[in-house]
Amino acid sequence: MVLQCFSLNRPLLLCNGRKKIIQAEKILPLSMISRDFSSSFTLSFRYPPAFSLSGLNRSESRCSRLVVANMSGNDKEKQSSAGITEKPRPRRRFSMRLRPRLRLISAKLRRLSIRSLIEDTVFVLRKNSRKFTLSMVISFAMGFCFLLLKFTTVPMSKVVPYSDLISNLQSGKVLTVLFEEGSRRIFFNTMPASQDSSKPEEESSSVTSNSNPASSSSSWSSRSIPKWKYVTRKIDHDENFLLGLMRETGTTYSSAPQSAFMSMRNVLITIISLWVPLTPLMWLLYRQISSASGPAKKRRPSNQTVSFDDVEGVDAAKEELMEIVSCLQGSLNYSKLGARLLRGVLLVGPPGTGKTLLARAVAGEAGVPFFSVSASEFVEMFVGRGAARIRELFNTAKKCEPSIIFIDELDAVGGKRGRSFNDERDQTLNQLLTEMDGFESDMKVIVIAATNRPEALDPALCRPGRFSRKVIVGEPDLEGRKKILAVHLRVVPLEEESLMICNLVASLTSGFVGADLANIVNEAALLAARRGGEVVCREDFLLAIERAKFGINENQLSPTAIKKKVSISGFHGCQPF
Ligand SMILES: Nc1ncnc2c1ncn2[C@@H]1O[C@H](COP(=O)(O)OP(=O)(O)OP(=O)(O)O)[C@@H](O)[C@H]1O
Repeated sequence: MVLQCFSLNRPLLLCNGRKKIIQAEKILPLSMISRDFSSSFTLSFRYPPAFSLSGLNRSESRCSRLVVANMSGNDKEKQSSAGITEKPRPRRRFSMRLRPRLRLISAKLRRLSIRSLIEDTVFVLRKNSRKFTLSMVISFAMGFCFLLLKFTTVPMSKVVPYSDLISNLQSGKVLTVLFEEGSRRIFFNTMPASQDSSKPEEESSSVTSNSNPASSSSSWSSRSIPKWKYVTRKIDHDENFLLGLMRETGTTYSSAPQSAFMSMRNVLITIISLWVPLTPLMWLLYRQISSASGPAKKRRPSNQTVSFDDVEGVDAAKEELMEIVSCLQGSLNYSKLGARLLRGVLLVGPPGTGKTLLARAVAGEAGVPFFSVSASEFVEMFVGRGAARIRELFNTAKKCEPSIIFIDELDAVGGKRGRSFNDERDQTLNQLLTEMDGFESDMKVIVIAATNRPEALDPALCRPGRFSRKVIVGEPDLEGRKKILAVHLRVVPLEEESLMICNLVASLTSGFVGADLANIVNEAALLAARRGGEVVCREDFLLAIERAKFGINENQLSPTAIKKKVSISGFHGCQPF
């Protein structure tokens, strides 16, 4: 093992286990050596180190000792024996901190081959080809706009009031005047101060030969000087007076159209100034429209693993739905008796009773594609989008026949029509009614919907042929709660018998629905994890019930207090707490 010891800024000595002095490789600050080496080396030689220090003054020798003390891993003892008090470690210089990073980058660059770089780039481009094309088009458009604006730039004439033109004309100082066609601008030049009396030839000739205000400055070299020194705006109904004045004073005047470049430039500026504020709006519009068709495209039949064993406490509802599964699987031959497959089943019940879970179980048991949507997804800002989504959903489900469509919170779109001014919602509902009517008799697509407010639904939805079967999913009774708890306790390690816990919790949670019970089990497990337990105990469940019933407050009993309370009240199994 070779050990490098250095003073603050120059090599002191190099030492290996056999105390051999060898050549220095690089200079490192003392702080860096002490830190790096102390973490990676353990030296065996005793303090003070048995190597010679050459050419050092006193402080350097101390430094080297400090390094070794740090390296040998018993810092305090050795430093105290040497009488050295550790000073705060000096901050490493920026260049020193940068060096390892540079080394890392260079190592990475060395590993990098051009071929892999090209392959990676091609892969990324292929993956994001649409984004790439779009950004390229935008960049080109922006570049083009920039170049156009740059090359059509003309030096600006000084804007003056109309009265200046009149006063200059009256005093005979104006040389040439140009009326721009299609705009209200009037360009004019006045006599230079030195030539007040005589009109320069070239100025007047230039007006007649090249009177266009924009093209007059076509020479790139003379760009900084505007051809037309002044510009003003025409006053309505004053043209006759102006023309008369110019004729009287003998001023040269003419008119010219705007140059093509200038027209383009103006159009471009108008477009940009209009589109900059409009772009966010357009983007929002685009997102709305694209998301309207998005979910139907993205919606894939989900592979459900929920079975009827996972749903308990709602036996009547389960039985009804099992029948539907039999119909979908073909095990129940309903057609020979002239019966038709149900079009829709409406699950009605309070929140959290397991309506969604039941629908999933139907799909899981039947082994058919399951399209689950929330009705609020159809509520759109733009008229017609919700209806389009319904159409797409039903089309996709029909393609995957036999399949199940599950619409959660049906009341979001299925409310009574004509009660609000929301025409979009009525259109969406109409589309849903039409789609449910449009199933062919042998088509195996079933629509299951769930709602907490059946009274709010439009009567047309519940007529035979649509949601003709209404299944009530009510609150579970004591037995039901026990069974639901048993389902959720399957995966929870318990301190005592699962049955005991089910009895205890079920007896304390009258009026609780499946979602509440699932939440209590989860809360108890979290409480157990919080106290660092390996298993969930009775006290955790009691505390979880208390939290579910009364919320979390500061005066909540601790698990030990609950334990005491339980033992005092002599709770045995099913006694209420
Ligand atoms: N009968 C039940 N058996 C087992 N677990 C249940 C039962 N009911 C509810 N749960 C649990 O509660 C969770 C929520 O249930 P679910 O979403 O099905 O209720 P919901 O009736 O559809 O509620 P909402 O009307 O608010 O949509 C389920 O994921 C499940 O863990």
